Amino acid sequence: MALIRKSNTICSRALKILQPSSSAFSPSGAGNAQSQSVDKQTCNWIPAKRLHSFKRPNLHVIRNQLARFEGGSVELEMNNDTGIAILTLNNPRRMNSMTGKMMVDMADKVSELEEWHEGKALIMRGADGNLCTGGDLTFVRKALHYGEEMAAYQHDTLTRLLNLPLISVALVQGHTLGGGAELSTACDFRVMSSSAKIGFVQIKMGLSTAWGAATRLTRLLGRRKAIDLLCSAKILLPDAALREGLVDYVLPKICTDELAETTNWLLRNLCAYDTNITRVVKSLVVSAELSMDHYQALDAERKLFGQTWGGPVQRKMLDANVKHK
Ligand SMILES: CCC(=O)SCCNC(=O)CCNC(=O)[C@H](O)C(C)(C)COP(=O)(O)OP(=O)(O)OC[C@H]1O[C@@H](n2cnc3c(N)ncnc32)[C@H](O)[C@@H]1OP(=O)(O)O
Repeated sequence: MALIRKSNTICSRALKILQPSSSAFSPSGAGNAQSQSVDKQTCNWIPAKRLHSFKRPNLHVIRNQLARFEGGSVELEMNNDTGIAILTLNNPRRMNSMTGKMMVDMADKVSELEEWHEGKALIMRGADGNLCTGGDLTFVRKALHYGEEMAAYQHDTLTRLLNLPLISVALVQGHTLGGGAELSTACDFRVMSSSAKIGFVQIKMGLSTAWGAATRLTRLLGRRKAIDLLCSAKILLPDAALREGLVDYVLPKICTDELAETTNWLLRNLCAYDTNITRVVKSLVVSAELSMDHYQALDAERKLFGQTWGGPVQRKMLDANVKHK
């Protein structure tokens, strides 16, 4: 009964939240999105955060809280010769699931990428053969009171990542589940290993999407497929993921170096031309997309997520130590 009551409350609150409102997380000038994202004189990219005065929760305070949840790291290598950067989630003992400290690390690395002017592409991957299995459950258990704040922090980082003037690719390897699947949607493209599995399993854990994937997935695949993937919690193998349009390329079965193969795919298909023009074109696409009220959608997503996080269904699932085989 308690579960049903909680679900009903969430649904009726959802209806209110989804009404347009003047929220603390909305941009004050969403209609200005299509205004210049590229400086005509120099062709320099202008960060999306300067296009929107993004009134947001105090991310500095949230950062200090998240940093206390230790474990793992996020590493960045930037290669000025190839113009390709590699962002690595590094918590392999826990399949690169994210701690609070990793969220802070990732935000810092995205800030470094915003200042990197020689780059044209970014590959996001996980250490040792899995991209990421979502929130680190040790962290999740300790942070059940802190869902909305964590979501706000991740929304900011992943929106900045998605809007970088770099062509971004997630290398989907091993288990890419829950928040891990969400991370992959913060990249422009997804390349999948032939042995990988990807699934938005949050609903099985009593949660809605934590890190902005409902908003991004709907834009990526449309309403019908987004509802299907998010509400069924199905775990897709490469052929199905390709068919659904969730991934763009499946790596060959025999592939000794999947990172090198992903880099070649990028260089061959998307990064063959001038760095500066590539950055400008990516910025224009970002600018066009931002005119579609992205921030309001994230606002609603964050509020609804905050109501599932720490709720009875999630607690029950955590206690049951669910495995998504
Ligand atoms: C932000 C909201 C969300 O992300 S909700 C989704 C949260 N993620 C999950 O619920 C994933 C739970 N884990 C699983 O389903 C399984 O571990 C999967 C990924 C299927 C792998 O199964 P299997 O191949 O049998 O390996 P295993 O379970 O022995 O795991 C190896 C070690 O990795 C760990 N691990 C894995 N995922 C996480 C995670 N999210 N948080 C913390 N630890 C994780 C496992 O606990 C296991 O560690 P250990 O060997 O027991 O010390």
